[in-house]
Amino acid sequence: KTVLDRQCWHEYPLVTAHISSSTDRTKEYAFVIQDSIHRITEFGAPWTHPPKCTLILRNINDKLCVYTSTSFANGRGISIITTPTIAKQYAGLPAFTDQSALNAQQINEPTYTWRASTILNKGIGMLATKPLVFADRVTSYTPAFLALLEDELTTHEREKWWRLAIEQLPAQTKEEFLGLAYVFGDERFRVQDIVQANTFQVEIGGRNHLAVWPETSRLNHACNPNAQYIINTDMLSHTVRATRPIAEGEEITISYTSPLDPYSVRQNHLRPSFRFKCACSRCTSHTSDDTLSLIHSLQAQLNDWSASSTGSPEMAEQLLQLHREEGLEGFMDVAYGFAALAYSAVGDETGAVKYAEKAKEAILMKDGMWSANLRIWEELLMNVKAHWSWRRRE
Ligand SMILES: C[S@@+](CC[C@H](N)C(=O)[O-])C[C@H]1O[C@@H](n2cnc3c(N)ncnc32)[C@H](O)[C@@H]1O
Repeated sequence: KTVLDRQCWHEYPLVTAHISSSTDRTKEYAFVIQDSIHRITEFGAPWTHPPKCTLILRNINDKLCVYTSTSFANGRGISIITTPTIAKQYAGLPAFTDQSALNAQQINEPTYTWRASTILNKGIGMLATKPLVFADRVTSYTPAFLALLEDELTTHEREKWWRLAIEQLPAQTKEEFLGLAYVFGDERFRVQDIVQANTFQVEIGGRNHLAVWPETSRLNHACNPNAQYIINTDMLSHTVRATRPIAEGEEITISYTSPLDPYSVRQNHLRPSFRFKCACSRCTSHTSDDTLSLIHSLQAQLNDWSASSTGSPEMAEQLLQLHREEGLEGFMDVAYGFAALAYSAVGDETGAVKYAEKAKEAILMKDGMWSANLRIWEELLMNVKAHWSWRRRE
């Protein structure tokens, strides 16, 4: 067993995913990659290498194969470790079938908004090269590597397959990937270590996959981040935007964990997963957890629709203000929603519409156009006076 056996991957925004590995050494040898025995599965466009596959894995009831396309995204390339069925779904995504859509959305194009720089105690980070405002795009890229999340291969086996996936990438993409940060420093498991430090989870074909977007990987963490990311599963793109004004030279950060969790929960995720102790202003403040408690208490009062409810627009404004003071601008969708309802509940159509629009904007930025929560606010915006919350607290 190695340290990697016990680590978990990024658990935000998706569910906790513990990677554990079999210690059955006999099984390990059964999976050794040998060209003479590799199983070639369906081969053809968009894949530029014959897929090499494991035997059937018990838990997923299928084999995993390495699929590489060196021509993907104008030659940027991509390697995916997944089942043959899911590989077909990948191949049908607009990211593969419609290069013009990638170009039209300016995915993989430089934004000239940041530069990589060494940051004290944080390794490399990203600094703004010009002042940015809310919603300005920082990065938008396709991934270099994706791997179906499984807990059946041993760490040794997994490393062999993942290395093959990286080896097959175009030289520049491979070099960028191998130059990324890692957490534990054990050369034998370098590819898994890089993924440990840089992965996001994405659901494709009903299965969680770990994914690495090399450029985006230089974003460090803060519990009061000034940027937010969104993953588009059609384009396989990871896009980062500013959530508040960012000054030239300021570090651009995202959150690796839920910033609405208390200090201990945040640190308990960051320390074992990434081996750093967050020292952002919220983590060094003595009052940040108290503010979080106040935020949760205000939300509970605003969510009380009984006859004795004390929820009010003033309370909603205080909730919004606390989010701004804590640097949680990228996580205000719920607070905006409560504000829309609080204004609607006292018959203030202007306030209700203003904040329902803001809630929509915040959801789009954080969860994307597929979020079911958008419908909630679209329904209110269609006719505030017909909404269940209208004049509920008058
Ligand atoms: C996704 S990488 C970020 C870029 C990385 N700093 C680099 O040099 O490439 C994640 C790693 O960066 C470091 N890191 C990220 N945020 C940090 C922070 N707030 N404080 C200290 N280290 C941090 C940790 O070593 C973590 O494992």
